[in-house]
Amino acid sequence: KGTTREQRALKYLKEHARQGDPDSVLETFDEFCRTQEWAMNAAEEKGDILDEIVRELQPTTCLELGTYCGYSAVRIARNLSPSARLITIEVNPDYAAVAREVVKLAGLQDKIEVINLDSADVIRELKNTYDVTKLDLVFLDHWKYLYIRDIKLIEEEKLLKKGSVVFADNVIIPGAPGYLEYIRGSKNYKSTFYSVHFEYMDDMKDGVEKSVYIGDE
Ligand SMILES: Nc1ncnc2c1ncn2CCCCCNC(=O)c1cc(-c2ccc(F)cc2)cc(O)c1O
Ligand SMILES: [Mg+2]
Repeated sequence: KGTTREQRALKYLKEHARQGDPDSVLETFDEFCRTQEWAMNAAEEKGDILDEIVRELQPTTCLELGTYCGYSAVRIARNLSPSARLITIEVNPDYAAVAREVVKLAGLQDKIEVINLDSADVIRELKNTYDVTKLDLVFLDHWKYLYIRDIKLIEEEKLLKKGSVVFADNVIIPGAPGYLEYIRGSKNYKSTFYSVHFEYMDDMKDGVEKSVYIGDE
């Protein structure tokens, strides 16, 4: 067929979702994943918890690591206040290209910036190049063995403040080596584990971890 799964998903969204309507884009993407092809979106129960965090926290500056097709970026941004923004990092150029289209389809290109680079390179530049002072919300959803590297980098860059939330996907499947031990063992966070179904698989259990930063500014 020559097309990738991500390109087929985008085609489906363009044909079936309402332009400029984030809810329609998400509903249509969930429909695609349930009826056509599975995709690794932070969907359903995971998405509901993410919605709850964003609505309660009302973050101004959000960082997402691992954009994939932009499902969770749209999910986060649709609930952001007018001046708030989301920076989302995706190292895979094919994923980033699809994500930019999905963000545009949802009409959220003014709130979401998709950066096609490695997360570590961007985290080091957030203050100088991306005009970020502090991060209110961080969503970890990229390569699982990089969660630990990047959370340490975010701390090193002093990007968190009291009340900042770090939300991690897949802490059970595939699991994020060393991350749970690190974040639960740190005096700087108050962590909560949520047992959830794996995206679009009603008979598989995954887990997400919400950690509130309580450490020194
Ligand atoms: N240094 C960087 N910076 C930015 N992006 C970066 C990066 N390095 C890589 N990436 C690009 C992310 C690659 C995708 C990450 N997500 C995943 O790998 C992922 C996999 C599964 C899954 C589980 C069981 C299965 F059988 C099959 C799939 C589910 C999920 O919810 C997932 O989030
Ligand atoms: Mg994930």
